[in-house]
Amino acid sequence: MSSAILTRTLAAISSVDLERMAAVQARLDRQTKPRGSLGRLEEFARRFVAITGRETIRRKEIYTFAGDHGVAAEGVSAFPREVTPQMVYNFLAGGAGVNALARHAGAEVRVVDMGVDHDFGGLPGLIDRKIACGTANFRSGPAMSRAQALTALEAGITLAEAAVDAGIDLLGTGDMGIANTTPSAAIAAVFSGLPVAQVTHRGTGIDDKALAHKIAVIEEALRINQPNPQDPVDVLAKVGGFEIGGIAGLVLGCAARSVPVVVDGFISTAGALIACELHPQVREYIFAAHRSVEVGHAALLERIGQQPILDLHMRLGEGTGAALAMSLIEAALRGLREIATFDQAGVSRGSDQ
Ligand SMILES: O=C(O)c1ccc[n+]([C@@H]2O[C@H](COP(=O)([O-])O)[C@@H](O)[C@H]2O)c1
Ligand SMILES: Cc1cc2nc[nH]c2cc1C
Repeated sequence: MSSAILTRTLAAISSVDLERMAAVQARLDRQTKPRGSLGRLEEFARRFVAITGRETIRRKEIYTFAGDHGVAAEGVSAFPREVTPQMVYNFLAGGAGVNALARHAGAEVRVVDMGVDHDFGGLPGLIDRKIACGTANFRSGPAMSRAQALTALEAGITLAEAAVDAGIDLLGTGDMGIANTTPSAAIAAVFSGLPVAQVTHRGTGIDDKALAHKIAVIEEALRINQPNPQDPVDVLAKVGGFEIGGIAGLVLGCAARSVPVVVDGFISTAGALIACELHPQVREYIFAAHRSVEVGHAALLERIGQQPILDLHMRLGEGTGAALAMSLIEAALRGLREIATFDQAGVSRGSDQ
């Protein structure tokens, strides 16, 4: 089983332009500041320009992928499953955390139904890519078929392509799905090789007893399904989720079209890791928005090889961290464009120049 869209997308991904990156750093080094004194903002500016060739951002969009999970039946979340469709309505009404923070950042929010267990009946504003009404419970078999996993990846890829064609210069990921920290922890365990207990946490806020049960459910799921870390589509199919596949596809589509993608928290990073495992150069296009409270997030970020931009003790998902991180990437570009050089401003150089 393969996918023509996935194959051509992977073939289009290559390394970012290192000469352009060095040229930006040289310019930053001529600006009126001690060398490197804008810290990681300098990294954001040089990476953004190296990826895109642009120094400004015209439009930004955050894609919030929603899906339900059969494993929710195991009592692994603090909230009931109906919260997933309820929050989709909230996103479309503009009342969720991601809506507020995206307005703050000047980004649009796009909401994608990848597999919510609810009939939205052609709700205006909702992007319908529904694969099924939730995944199967992966405690007793695969979450989805390989064909469904490929369809989820294709949905994300084609959404990224359409966004880039529409002039979006910076994309962000977000997720909504009750119980989706369970598949995300499973993905973290598979690719990191760490024990499940080291990458599994409280999600929406489960107690100690429910956490011990969640760990046992994931351990059993890995034993029964035997996901193959050499085959990322197999991992997505066996222990993933529809929204996680959509996120992975969006990240792949961005990398293939040379557009940076700001990856949100734990669930988004699990999706981004599937993309990175499919092609090693994908990581060069990723900005990791923030470090989530979820303990397994560090293992995912380490494998991707990107440092989080923010560490605000957030654990909401939706794309909230991505919205905030976008503001800092924009600030970095403003610095690149607007800070005068030593020559322009007539400021004396120091011994570091
Ligand atoms: O993004 C994160 O790091 C994050 C961490 C914990 C929970 N969440 C959100 O909470 C939901 C999943 O939590 P749970 O407990 O139902 O697995 C889902 O809708 C996520 O967006 C998100
Ligand atoms: C209310 C609520 C909002 C969310 N947003 C993302 N995940 C969520 C989980 C819950 C429970």
